[in-house]
Amino acid sequence: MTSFIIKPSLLRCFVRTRSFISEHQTPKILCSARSYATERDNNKAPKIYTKTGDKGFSSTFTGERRPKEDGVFEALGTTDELSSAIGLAREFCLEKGHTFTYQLDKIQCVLQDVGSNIATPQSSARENHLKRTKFSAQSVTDLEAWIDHFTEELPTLTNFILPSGGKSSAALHLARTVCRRAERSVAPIVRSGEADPDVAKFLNRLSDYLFTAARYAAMKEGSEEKIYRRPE
Ligand SMILES: Nc1ncnc2c1ncn2[C@@H]1O[C@H](COP(=O)(O)OP(=O)(O)OP(=O)(O)O)[C@@H](O)[C@H]1O
Repeated sequence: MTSFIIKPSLLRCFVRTRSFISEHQTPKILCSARSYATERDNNKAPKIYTKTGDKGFSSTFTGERRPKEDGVFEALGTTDELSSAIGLAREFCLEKGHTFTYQLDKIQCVLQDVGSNIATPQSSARENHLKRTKFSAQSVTDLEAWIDHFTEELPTLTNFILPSGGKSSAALHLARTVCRRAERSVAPIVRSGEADPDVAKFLNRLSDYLFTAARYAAMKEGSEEKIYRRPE
């Protein structure tokens, strides 16, 4: 069951609950739900693969079949990378006992919602799709509050800093750069009206959050941040 949920397809098909799956039968989702139900009834572990993507096409949450290089899958893939990068940073932060790891947990969950929204192109979405994959702007407000809190404690920036400052900090910087790539991949989708503008806003704010959290982690660990110096 766990691996079934972890699979990226379940990122979309378990958007909320199993009842959602039966209501919204995209080929992939229907297939996954059916195979899960059958295999569960036979007491067998459900298979993670459906082979429906073998020919280089996959499904949006609304059931459209598109080539895997489509902008939607590009954005989904980058969002997935971002969550993985944050997951790694979180592990380093946990080792150091940082107090903000609950924020990273929450952000990873919101990124699932970002994926759901991206995987649901508005032009092919039905009312119920839209209702289920609606993105909440509250996540942007949360990020802003966390950034402001870090900033109150941090010394003012007077130089360009380079990704550094210990493993937690460097990993958060790496996540920040993946976040900016995710933002670039989402921008055209939002601009064309196919995803919620708050998704773009969230990613834009998230890179600021990751930058500030990286600096905060370095400060709390007493690790020096490298400063940019013009090479002589
Ligand atoms: N390479 C990819 N990068 C990003 N998103 C993808 C990619 N392939 C598929 N997706 C999206 O993620 C969901 C889950 O991916 P998954 O690998 O299960 O799809 P698939 O390749 O179509 O199916 P299968 O792997 O069972 O053949 C898909 O329904 C699609 O929305």
